[in-house]
Amino acid sequence: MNVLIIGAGYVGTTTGLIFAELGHSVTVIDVDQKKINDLQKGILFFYEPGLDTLLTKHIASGNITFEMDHQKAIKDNPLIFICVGTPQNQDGSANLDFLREASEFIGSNLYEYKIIVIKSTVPAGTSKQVKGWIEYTKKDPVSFDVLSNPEFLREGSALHDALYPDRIILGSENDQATALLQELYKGIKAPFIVTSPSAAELIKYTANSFLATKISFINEIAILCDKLHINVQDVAKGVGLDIRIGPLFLDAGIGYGGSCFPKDVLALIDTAKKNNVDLSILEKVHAVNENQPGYLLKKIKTRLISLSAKKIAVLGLSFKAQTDDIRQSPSLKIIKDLISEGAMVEIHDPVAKLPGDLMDKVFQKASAEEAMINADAILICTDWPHYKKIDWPDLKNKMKSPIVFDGRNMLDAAEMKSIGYIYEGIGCE
Ligand SMILES: NC(=O)c1ccc[n+]([C@@H]2O[C@H](COP(=O)([O-])OP(=O)(O)OC[C@H]3O[C@@H](n4cnc5c(N)ncnc54)[C@H](O)[C@@H]3O)[C@@H](O)[C@H]2O)c1
Ligand SMILES: O=c1ccn([C@@H]2O[C@H](COP(=O)(O)OP(=O)(O)O[C@H]3O[C@H](CO)[C@@H](O)[C@H](O)[C@H]3O)[C@@H](O)[C@H]2O)c(=O)[nH]1
Repeated sequence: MNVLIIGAGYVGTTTGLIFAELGHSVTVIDVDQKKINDLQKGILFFYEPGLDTLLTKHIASGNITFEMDHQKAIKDNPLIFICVGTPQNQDGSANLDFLREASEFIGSNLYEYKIIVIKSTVPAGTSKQVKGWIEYTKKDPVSFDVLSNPEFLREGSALHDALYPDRIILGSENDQATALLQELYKGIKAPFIVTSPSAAELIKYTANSFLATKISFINEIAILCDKLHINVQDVAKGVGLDIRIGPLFLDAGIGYGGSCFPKDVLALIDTAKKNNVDLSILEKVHAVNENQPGYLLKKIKTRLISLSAKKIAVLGLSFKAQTDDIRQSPSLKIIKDLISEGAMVEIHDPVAKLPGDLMDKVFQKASAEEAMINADAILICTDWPHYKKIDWPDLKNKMKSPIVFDGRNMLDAAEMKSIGYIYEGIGCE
């Protein structure tokens, strides 16, 4: 099948490569010329395990091409996936400007029937808006369908998640279009759920918000655990074995970040408000998450009294392991707070880079061990597996004081203490 992907970002590039892997002929376009130039050369602009190999493979197979000729791309492809960003407006609502631009461009170049599929995360009812934008801009009286097919991949495991999804959700009101999409996804073994476009859109936000709720809930329980001297990991394990609850997304820490949970929780709150529905549970989820990095900082200040001129080594910059994405990373919030308290901060991350506004305030070291030398305390912000393998007994003697604040509860508390560290996790002494 000939498929066009609009938006060569995390989702668009991954989706395009998955369709290429399934044997389809994929064209990817973007307004960003540099991204397209790089992708044509096989260069990914983000770190995602395994994706570079697939990119090289399918540039060679000819199953995927990256183009700047947008008009031709629309003309040549009967099936169009919109994968543009839907960032957060100041008031928390979803910003649909990129989606509108892409829709209007499709409309103004629509001369024969096309199926347009929205993969971007958009509020319930948006597919109707997209229909309207296309209808308004099209010049010929041609028909088209707009479907919703939200994406559930996670950064860091994008390839696996897209190849082996828990489900494929399709919002469609046209049986022929549904059948075509089923054919497109043939080869992916997953329950294929067909529903209305609005329901599909709401499923995406509900899933993300539910997962965010699990995280904020366990984070509040972790604070209670600290008071009661109970290990939150023991609690999460005992609770998670109940199959109605499940063990995943019960890792307490410094809160959720990334380009999805923070904005999607706020966008769902906004949808509820616009419909006069009280979704205060999500407002609390958001508030707990906003405070969670501060909870770790409070622990540090209690222990070190003053941070002025103290050297703090921060391990991890990205919002989670296996990605270089620093969007809404709790690590950044913590680093900024440490700086404003007068601390000298040295950081390490295996792939993520400091943002421009921190470059002259923080030193990025090539290894975790280098950042830790002479440190007054270590702060783990991202659960990179490498941090487990650090030679902790050796490093202890190279630090000014052997104190570890583990914002991801990734190290073994008892082991760290037996080595001689003062160790504090989140709900995990
Ligand atoms: N990143 C994730 O893990 C993830 C997972 C599931 C869903 N989503 C959702 O998917 C959508 C895309 O997210 P992303 O992380 O890939 O975003 P991104 O910012 O990485 O990529 C979006 C791309 O769209 C391009 N673009 C914008 N307007 C365009 C236009 N008119 N024509 C062509 N290209 C255009 C941008 O230049 C950019 O390259 C969002 O709605 C997001 O919420 C993201
Ligand atoms: O038990 C947990 C699990 C996760 N996190 C944090 O939550 C954030 C999000 O993690 P994760 O969900 O693994 O990463 P994302 O790539 O943001 O993926 C989420 O957002 C995507 C974009 O919408 C969806 O497609 C995915 O299904 C959804 O998991 C990260 O900061 C994690 O550190 C925790 O603090 N505790």
